[in-house]
Amino acid sequence: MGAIGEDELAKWEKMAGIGDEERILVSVRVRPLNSIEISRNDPVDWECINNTSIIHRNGISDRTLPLSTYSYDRVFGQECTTRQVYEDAAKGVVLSVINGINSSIFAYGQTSSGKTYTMTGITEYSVSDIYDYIEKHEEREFVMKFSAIEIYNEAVRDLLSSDPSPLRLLDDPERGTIVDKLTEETLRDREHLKELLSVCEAQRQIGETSLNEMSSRSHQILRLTIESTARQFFGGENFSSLAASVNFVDLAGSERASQALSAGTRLKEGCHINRSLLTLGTVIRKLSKGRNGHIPYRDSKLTRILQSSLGGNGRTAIICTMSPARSHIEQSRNTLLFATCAKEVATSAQVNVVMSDKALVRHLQKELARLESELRSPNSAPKSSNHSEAIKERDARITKMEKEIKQLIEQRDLAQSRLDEMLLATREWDQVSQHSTSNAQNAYDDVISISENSGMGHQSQDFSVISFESSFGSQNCKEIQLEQSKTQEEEEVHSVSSKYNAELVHDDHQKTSEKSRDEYGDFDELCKEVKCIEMEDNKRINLLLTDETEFLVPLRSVDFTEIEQQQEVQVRDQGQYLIEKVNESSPFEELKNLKTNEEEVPPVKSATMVLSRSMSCRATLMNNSCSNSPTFIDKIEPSPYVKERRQSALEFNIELENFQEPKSKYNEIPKTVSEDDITSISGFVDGIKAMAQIHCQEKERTISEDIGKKKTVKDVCLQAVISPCESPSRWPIEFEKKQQEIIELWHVCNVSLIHRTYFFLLFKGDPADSIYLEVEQRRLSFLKNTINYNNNTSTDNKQQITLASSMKNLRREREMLSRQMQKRMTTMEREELYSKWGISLESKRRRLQLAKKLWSETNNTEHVKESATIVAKLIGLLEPEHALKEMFGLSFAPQLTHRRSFSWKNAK
Ligand SMILES: Nc1ncnc2c1ncn2[C@@H]1O[C@H](COP(=O)(O)OP(=O)(O)OP(=O)(O)O)[C@@H](O)[C@H]1O
Repeated sequence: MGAIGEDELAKWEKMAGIGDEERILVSVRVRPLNSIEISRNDPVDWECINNTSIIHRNGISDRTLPLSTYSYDRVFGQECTTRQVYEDAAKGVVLSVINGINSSIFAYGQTSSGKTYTMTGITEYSVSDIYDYIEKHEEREFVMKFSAIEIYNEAVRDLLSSDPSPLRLLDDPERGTIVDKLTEETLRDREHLKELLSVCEAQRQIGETSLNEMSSRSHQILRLTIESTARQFFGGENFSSLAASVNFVDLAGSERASQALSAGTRLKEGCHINRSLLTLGTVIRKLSKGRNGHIPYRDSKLTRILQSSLGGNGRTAIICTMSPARSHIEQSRNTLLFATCAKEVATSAQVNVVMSDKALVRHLQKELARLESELRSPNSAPKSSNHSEAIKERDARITKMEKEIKQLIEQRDLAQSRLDEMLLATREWDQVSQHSTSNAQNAYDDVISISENSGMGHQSQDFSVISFESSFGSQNCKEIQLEQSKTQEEEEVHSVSSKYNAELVHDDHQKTSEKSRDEYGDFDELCKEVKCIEMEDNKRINLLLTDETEFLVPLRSVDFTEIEQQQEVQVRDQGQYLIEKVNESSPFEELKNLKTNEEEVPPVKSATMVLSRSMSCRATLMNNSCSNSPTFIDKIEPSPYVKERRQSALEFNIELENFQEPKSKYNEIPKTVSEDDITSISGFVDGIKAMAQIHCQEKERTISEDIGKKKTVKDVCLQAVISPCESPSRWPIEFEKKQQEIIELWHVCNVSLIHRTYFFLLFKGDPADSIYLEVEQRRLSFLKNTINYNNNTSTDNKQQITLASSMKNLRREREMLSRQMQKRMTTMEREELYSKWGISLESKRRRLQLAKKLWSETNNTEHVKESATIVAKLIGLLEPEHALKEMFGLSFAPQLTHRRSFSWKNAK
């Protein structure tokens, strides 16, 4: 037994009543009526007739009640203080932990019945008493550790970590269910513990329900582990310690959806809460009947984690809280029934003694046995030689493939330069095609999708957007897939057989190409702007374009005649042959597989083949090119990709989850944060474009209805946009006003801080930026309405943005930024900021505190500027003004030069 003598242990056991079977200590606390109950004159139906009994006033006449009087270990009326509750219903159980006995205090009850109120007080008093005890017992050395979790929607989360990802539960043969990778802080003093408790409070999921403004939406378990050793033996060779934990369990409140008026997120939370409480109730009910038969601990994470506290070898106290109001009668009865069952559950407390010397010896013995068996194993030696051979073989394959890849990249680059030359040469045909610009199709001159469909695509209005980075080589290429129609066999044969070499191209092909150039005009522009490819067949050609490209929002498809399609494709085929060869080569794939066993390679997107042209918002808003045919647009079913983009436009925060510290892909080339930062640029640009599109469509519909389709969409859109050119002197004031409105809306909608930063740094008052501001403002108003609508609507759609989801995303972003601070700022820089932003250098989680302050003061211009600068630094954005515009080549500004439009059908 080591240093703790038998006598001493016996004394403790006697003191704690060890060895005897004991029951869970069950109390009931009735809170006073709250203001809502008072305001609706809710009568008080419950009365505590003495320290142990409570009756329902109408109980005698109410035959549905199993008992009119309910008795428990202790009952606390409305006038009782939390201190009293602690002293009589928790203290004894809590302090068992000092004697090496595991203990748990639960608060159970309906939502808004006072669980958190009670548990907060009890935790505070417990901590104070434990520390007082420690201070008085200097003869013992105490080590205290603290951990905290919450179970929210059946996911376990570490409340001491900023990482919101769920934790796994593991089954340990000795310790039972344990939470994997849970933070456990060793406590310095009581102040340290208080700090950690406030961190937990801040991190816990809270939401507003109609019954409780600050309803806890999760089960919270705070765990304090105390290990103590007699000082005279501490650090000696053969010492033993007492080690036990006390759990403070604040359960989420049971609720009736109709009473709590739950909807959407609240309803979903309520379902999870009720389900886990139901399991808890079942476990308690079964335990109350003895431990025979199956106890469904594993049916919920809550009961799994608390298994040892429920009917195990620890001590447990349950405090059931309830409202005295008549309106909650049903819930209060349920609470009392739960309490009645809990009273019957027996536990058998045991002292936990850790014999460190023996444990160590056991561990060493085990390790020795393992090593011995490994040495004895006949397979071990050959295994390792096989292994090194396999590594050598793999290395050789990698080297070989790297060589092949190098060659293929050279070939690809050669093909690319040839293609560029060819594209350059086509410019001379521009003029010819300009005659064909004034027809009904001229709205769609920004993006042209190419395909070669013999007929199927003519009537089709399906479309898809393909735009993704090729993942190899040093260039950022946009890869566009083309698929050829089986029905155009001649053309296919031609395209596959013609290697890229202008001199060797077949005469017929040349003729066709020339014809196509004549007919299609600006082929260079066409090629550069191709983004949307729609296909309906199975032969793939990959085309790599190195030009910067835009993120596009396709609006419609345009018909093509068969001959046009054939000619167009033939021109391209010449350049694509080698590229296709390069891209289809398997070594890339193989190398990826070799170098990254688990990392996913982005899938190549393909689409259905329809010859189509699409247009970006630039066209929608600024060019004389919006469709005059609202019905046509209305008919179009957006592809899933487009839907996804629209979603992101409205809910760009969602994409934040993908923000990660740059990770090298299989080619091990490190990326900058901004490349990965999909929230920022693409989210923003897509957001603006999708919103502009939606806006145009809405306007278009309105106009169609109101004035009989006399105005074009473009007219309407432009009308709505402020024009700094008309009143340049007013523009700076107008700009400031708009900017401020946008900043307010960002705040209200919990918009991503990275998005705000990009926008803020990019648009600084240039008159040409007015359109961006206008669109952003409308988009945000739309977002605000969407959030309000979703918040008031019952839905299970996870994709829908609600206030809670946007807040959650923003919180995650702040956590991510706080992590970035460590990586991208020196200690001195951080400390300067802490001082400047009023964060104590001694306080905990200073980085998170700083991140929480970013962009928080919407009316303080200096604060906003500084926030933008900090965020820019954290995400590695050095020169946003230049970088962004160049990156996207975007310009919503009115264009001075006349843009030529294409007419595909009517070209002669
Ligand atoms: N005994 C009490 N005396 C005075 N006020 C109380 C008492 N119990 C609870 N309250 C008040 O009632 C409100 C709801 O309490 P609390 O948040 O603790 O309920 P809850 O049971 O934890 O609810 P939920 O399950 O929704 O989290 C709080 O404003 C709290 O201050």
